[in-house]
Amino acid sequence: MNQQKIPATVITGFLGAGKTTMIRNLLTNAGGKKIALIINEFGDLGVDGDVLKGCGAENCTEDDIIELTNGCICCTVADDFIPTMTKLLEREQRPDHIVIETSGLALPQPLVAAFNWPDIRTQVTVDGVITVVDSAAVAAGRFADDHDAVDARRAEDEALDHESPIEELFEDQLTCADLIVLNKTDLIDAAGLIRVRDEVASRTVRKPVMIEARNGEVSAGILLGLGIGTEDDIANRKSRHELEHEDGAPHDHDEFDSFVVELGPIADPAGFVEGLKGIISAHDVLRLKGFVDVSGKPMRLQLQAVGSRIDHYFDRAWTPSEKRATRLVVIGLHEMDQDAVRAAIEALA
Ligand SMILES: Nc1nc2c(ncn2[C@@H]2O[C@H](COP(=O)(O)OP(=O)(O)OP(=O)(O)O)[C@@H](O)[C@H]2O)c(=O)[nH]1
Repeated sequence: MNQQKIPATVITGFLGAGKTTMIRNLLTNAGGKKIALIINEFGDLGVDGDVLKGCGAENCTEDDIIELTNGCICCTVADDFIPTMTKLLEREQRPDHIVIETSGLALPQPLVAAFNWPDIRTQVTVDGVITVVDSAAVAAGRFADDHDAVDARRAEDEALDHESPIEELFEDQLTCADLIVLNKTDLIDAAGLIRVRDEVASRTVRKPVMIEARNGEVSAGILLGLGIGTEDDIANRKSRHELEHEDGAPHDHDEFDSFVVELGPIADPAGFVEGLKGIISAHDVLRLKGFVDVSGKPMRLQLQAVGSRIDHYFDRAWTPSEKRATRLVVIGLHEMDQDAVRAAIEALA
C-alpha cells in the first residue's frame, strides 16, 4: 500500500528567538497528532532537549524526542540527520508529523535539500520551513551591521565580506522561510513592530507570510499544515554562501564558539544573574543558557539569556538520581575571550 508521505516542519531562527518555546506550545496543543521531534542545538549542554522532554506531552514522549548534538544540523546532515530520519521511518508506529528544531546557528538550506535524498523523499515531505524572529533584537538593531563602519573597513579591504556572520545567517534563515513568526512582540511597541516588519521584509526577496506572536503561541493549525513541499523549491532559496560559492564549497561556523561552565551551588541567584548581565555585555555574549543549583532549594533554576535579557525560573525539582550542579553553555563570536568569560562567571559563584 502506497503510504502517504509524513509531513515534516523545519523550525529555524537565530539564537534565542523562541524556537523551543514555540515547540513546547505546539506539543501541548497539537490536537492529538503523534509528533516526532528532532532537536539540534549549538553547544554541549542539551538544554532545549531537557526543556522539551520535561513538557510531558502525551503525543510526544521522551522516546519521540531525538537530539542531534554533534554540531549544527546543516553540517551533519549526512552523518547524523539522514541516519536519524531513516531509523525514525523504520519505526512500527510512524509519527503523524515530524518537527525539526535547528540550532540557532544552522543554515536551513542544506537540511531541506536532504529531503531530496531517495530514501527520504519517497516517505517524507517538508510541510514548511518556519523562521522564528526575535522582534526585540531586530528592533534593537542586533542584525543590522553598522554600515558606515563596514563601508570604512571595506574601503581598506575590498575582500572584506560586506556582512557580519550574524547578519548573513539571519538573512539566510529568512530566505528559506515559508512562514516568518515575529516573536517577542510583547517586548516592543506598535512603532517598533512596524520597523521590524519593514526590516525583515527588506531582508528577503521572497516575502514569505509574516505573523506576530508572543511566547511562540501560534496555533498548531497554522504551524502544521502549510502543505508546501519545500524540498521541491529549495534551489530557489540559496543561502549567501551558496550564491558566493557556486562551486559547492562547504560552509562552516568558524565565526561562532561555545563552551560550558560548571559551578557548584549558588547562594544568591539574584546577585548571580546581575553579575552575568555585566559579563554578557562586557564580552558581547550572544547566548547563555542552562541550569543553576541554588543552595537549599529543591527546585532547579533554569536560566536563559538572549543578549543581556535574562529570564530565570525554577522549572522543576532536582531528581534523586541526578547530580545537582550549575551548568551553563556560553555562545559567542569566535573573538569572544573564552578564558576571561569563564573566569568572570566562576568568580560569581
Ligand atoms: N518576553 C518574551 N520572551 C520570550 C518569548 N519567546 C521566548 N522567550 C524567552 O526567550 C528565551 C529563549 O527562548 P527559547 O525558546 O529557548 O529560544 P530558542 O530559539 O529555542 O533558543 P536557541 O535554541 O538557543 O537558539 C527564553 O527565556 C524564553 O522564555 C516572547 O515572545 N517574549
